[in-house]
Amino acid sequence: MKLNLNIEPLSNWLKPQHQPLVIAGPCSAETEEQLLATADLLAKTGKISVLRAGIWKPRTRPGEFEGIGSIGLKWLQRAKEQTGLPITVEVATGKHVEEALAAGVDILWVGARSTVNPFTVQEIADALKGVDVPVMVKNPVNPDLSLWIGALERINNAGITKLAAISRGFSSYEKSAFRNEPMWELTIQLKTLCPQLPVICDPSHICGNRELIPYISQKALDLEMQGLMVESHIDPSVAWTDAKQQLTPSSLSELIDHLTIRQPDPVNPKVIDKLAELRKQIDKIDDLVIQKLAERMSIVDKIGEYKRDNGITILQLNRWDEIIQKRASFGKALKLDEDFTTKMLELIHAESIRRQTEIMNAKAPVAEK
Ligand SMILES: C=C(O[C@@H]1C=C(C(=O)O)C=C[C@H]1O)C(=O)O
Repeated sequence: MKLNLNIEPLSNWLKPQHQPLVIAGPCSAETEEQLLATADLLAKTGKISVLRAGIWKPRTRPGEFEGIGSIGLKWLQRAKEQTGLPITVEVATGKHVEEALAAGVDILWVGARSTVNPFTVQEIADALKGVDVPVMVKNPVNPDLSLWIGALERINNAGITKLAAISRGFSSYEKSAFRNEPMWELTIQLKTLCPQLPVICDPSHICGNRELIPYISQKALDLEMQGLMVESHIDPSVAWTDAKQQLTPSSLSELIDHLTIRQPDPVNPKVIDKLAELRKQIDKIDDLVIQKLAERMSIVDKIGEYKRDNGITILQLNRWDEIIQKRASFGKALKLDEDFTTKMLELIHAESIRRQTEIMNAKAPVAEK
């Protein structure tokens, strides 16, 4: 997959007040008092760089609070005047874009439920043509990297070069401690495809509860994300939306104080040398692992030919089961995570099956006359 985005560095459009960059504010603007009081306390921490608030809320079922609507833009403007903080809102239609821009909103974001729908994203992109405003694109609800990339491309094709992605977790059927599974590998894939794209983490939507937010925030920073978007409410216990995952401004301030900021690239020559030495060892081992995998696959091929010639099925469940049991417990004894060993073996097995399928189905060579 290729991703060529024409984007500006984050420092061109967002100057963090404090490290790390934190965008914060209530999930929803509920009343003018609630928004202004929250904004005031957040600004007083000196650690918040942008004020967020949802005013148009995509809700799962009708009849739930769907956001205060356009009136919230006036409150946000007042909060901006009062605190000096730039403001950001979620937009989900072309009309939202027009209204937000007319109200002087500094940064727009596209929500996860919009990113899943290319028609919606295109409508937003069309409304952005000829406008110079920063846009942040949340990942789609479902774990589909192409949809996320597609949304970034649509916004970028509209001429928006001040672009960032927001990692907010993905919905999953599996029961988990998280509201939305982080699935970090997808964000890492996006960063690998487009290293210059700033990525911000939204720990509030990943966690769904306050308790896990510090852990996920630290992890996001250690995965080289450029900032955090955290929901904060003056009194989360009475919040109209996302009550369980919002933090008071003072808890957020405390959380920020406890974060460890690590450098992406080492500068100390001693550290550089030590890392280089350890990485050399890893390089050697990786070469051996690949070599051994290739050897294993050539035996798999031989078994495939033998099975073909003797009318035996490719999948051998008993043998496979034995391998999984034995290797997983061997790995465990060597302090490897069982889940990791199992996943790795499953990948290897899938490749064995693929190769043997090719062998089984290869056209038999035409016999010489
Ligand atoms: C290699 C074989 O074929 C398949 C692949 C296996 C493997 O990769 O180890 C194990 C069992 C089979 O499902 C085999 O039958 O031994």
